[in-house]
Amino acid sequence: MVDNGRPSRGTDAGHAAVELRGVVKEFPLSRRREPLRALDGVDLTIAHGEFVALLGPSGCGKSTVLRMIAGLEAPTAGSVEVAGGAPAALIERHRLGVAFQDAALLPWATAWDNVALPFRLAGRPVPEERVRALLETVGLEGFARARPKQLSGGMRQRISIARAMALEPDVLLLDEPFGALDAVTRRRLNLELGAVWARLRTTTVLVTHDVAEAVQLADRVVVMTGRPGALAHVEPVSAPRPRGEDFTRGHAFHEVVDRLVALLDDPSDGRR
Ligand SMILES: Nc1ncnc2c1ncn2[C@@H]1O[C@H](COP(=O)(O)OP(=O)(O)OP(=O)(O)O)[C@@H](O)[C@H]1O
Repeated sequence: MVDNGRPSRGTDAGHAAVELRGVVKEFPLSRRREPLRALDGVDLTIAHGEFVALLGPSGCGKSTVLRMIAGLEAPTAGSVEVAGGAPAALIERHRLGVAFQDAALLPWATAWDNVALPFRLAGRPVPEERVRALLETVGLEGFARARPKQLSGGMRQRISIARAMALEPDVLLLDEPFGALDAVTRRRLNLELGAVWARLRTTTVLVTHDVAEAVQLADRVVVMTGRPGALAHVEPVSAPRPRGEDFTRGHAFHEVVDRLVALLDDPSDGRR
């Protein structure tokens, strides 16, 4: 395990945006077997307005970390706090935005209605101008009336991200949002998400298998060990934003990507 260091930016009202302390997660298996230990003592503090990417081998517990921040799983030991309280409190106030790999759009609803959904779920009037602006932010202003099956995978993911941002969440959770896309579309969407994020600076936690995506988007890249997952290494990425192709073509970018790829091949190298 490593000390993940102090977050680079200030905290709101004295607490971090997200704080995991000594988090252990076990899943029960059959009655006669030992439970499966997915996470083993994860400490992670994320500052307000910070973008953190989680990398690690398959099954190391990245999605479990995200699901705990989203209040969908409880830790077996340790604590998970979001904005100084239980994740459930943030969900109740509709302050958490979530976008997962499969986009999970309502298939019968238009792009517009999918983006408007969080307002309806929160029992609020739908601000038409804001929904229009969200569709424009993700480059889909011309597709408001289209239904998901009429759109490409990349377009569906962009709607999913617009929907996650609809209520201006305090914390945005992205689980492999571009995982199912081809490499070219994925690179383009990374550039777009990076540009949008540079304007909004929403506290974001991204789970990804793509090292280049993590380095391009994050303020800190957290590398986890294989199961049971723990933090193996934390890489700060201080390049200015927005990070365009100048950054991803540069030497510094490739140097960090190569180092993290080597670490993922042998995470014991990264333990500090
Ligand atoms: N609800 C569950 N019940 C039992 N085991 C689970 C459950 N959720 C996750 N696990 C196990 O916990 C471990 C971590 O799973 P998790 O999905 O968090 O890993 P991951 O790093 O996100 O994997 P991947 O990169 O392959 O998506 C895995 O061994 C998985 O099988």
